[in-house]
Amino acid sequence: MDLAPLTASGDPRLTAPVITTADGFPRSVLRDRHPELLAKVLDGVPYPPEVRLAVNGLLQELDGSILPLSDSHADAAQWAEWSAPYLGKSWYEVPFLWAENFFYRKLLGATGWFAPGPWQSVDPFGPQKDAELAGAAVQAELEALEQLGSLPDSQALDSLVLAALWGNRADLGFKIQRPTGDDGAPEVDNMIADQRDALLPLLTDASRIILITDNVGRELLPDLVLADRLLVGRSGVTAWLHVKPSPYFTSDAMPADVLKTVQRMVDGPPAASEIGHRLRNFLSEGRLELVAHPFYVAPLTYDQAPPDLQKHYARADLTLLKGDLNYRRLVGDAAWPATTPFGAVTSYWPGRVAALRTLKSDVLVGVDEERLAALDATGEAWRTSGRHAVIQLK
Ligand SMILES: O=P(O)(O)OC[C@H]1O[C@](O)(CO)[C@@H](O)[C@@H]1O
Repeated sequence: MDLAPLTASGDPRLTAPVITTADGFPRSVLRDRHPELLAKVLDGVPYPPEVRLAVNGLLQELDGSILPLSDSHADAAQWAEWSAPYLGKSWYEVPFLWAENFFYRKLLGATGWFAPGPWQSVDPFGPQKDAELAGAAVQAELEALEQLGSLPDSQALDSLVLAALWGNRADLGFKIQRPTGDDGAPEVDNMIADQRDALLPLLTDASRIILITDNVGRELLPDLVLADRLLVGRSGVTAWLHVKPSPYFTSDAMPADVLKTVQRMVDGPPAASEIGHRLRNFLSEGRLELVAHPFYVAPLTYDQAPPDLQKHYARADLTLLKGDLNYRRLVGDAAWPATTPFGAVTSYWPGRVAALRTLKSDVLVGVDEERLAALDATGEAWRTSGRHAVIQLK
């Protein structure tokens, strides 16, 4: 296939082939996961016949060739430009990152998310997100916060970073295919790169911190507790919570999800409630700001971030970037040799950035050769199982 190599590093000498949907894990996401996801959407929301027809049309399209958007929302012209090279092709011969993004954008169009009318702004993933937030796993995490107060500061921060990392394992899209055996317990042994020693002092010293969030529920909760920890008792610190402006990759957080999660904390056990109240105050005082930039739902990598975001990243002392998809967008969705240094492919980033990611797709950099050989020798699908993680810093 004739695809231009991706240059995620900003250095034209550092390139790797773009990952496509032609085979392997990406193909299985399109072939198996997306149809299941569409069924869940139709199961969760009682959409009317015309919406169901449109969603089923998307399901059928996955077996044929890629069609243009059929709505004329404000982003349609931009999407026409991004899609031009791929329209008319099979869904199974295009860049994976673009295909997933276009799929989610099409789904929103089909459900009436954009169009004025009764289904506008109804989150197609809302029922799944709400069930997660109301569920036993989130309740257990809220209760576990009672113990946080008894930990020394440095240990509490370390635990929260680990909780934010492993919270990423439990996203809803992932659960569609791996519904069992996910107890969410931290598995430090499964960390294949761990730069916490360098990260923790940076977190303690930073006064402008960006947290680019990923999933709701068991991931957003520890993210918010971490944000609280960075702000509490430190009046000079400001944090920005970057979220998605629209429903995305099933369970990604939007502003409304942040508010629901804070409220769940407020209504929770005493320690959680105290943190929830504080977060409400931080939001009202402007010390915790929500950012829902359209770039976060674009089929682009971070080296293509618009100037306003670049400036924002440059002015931060540290940006924490959560999850698998953000990692793919950070290092480029490309088949790098996994030993490629993390700093080399992120050298374009205008500041300090740390990735907290459990591995749910093939992309990987910054792993030493011995560890790589040992992982490959297991014969397991370790790059996509969600059981391994990295904390990497540039
Ligand atoms: O929620 P996360 O950690 O970004 O994971 C999303 C991941 O799920 C998938 O959509 C399918 O596994 C990946 O393509 C994507 O990177």
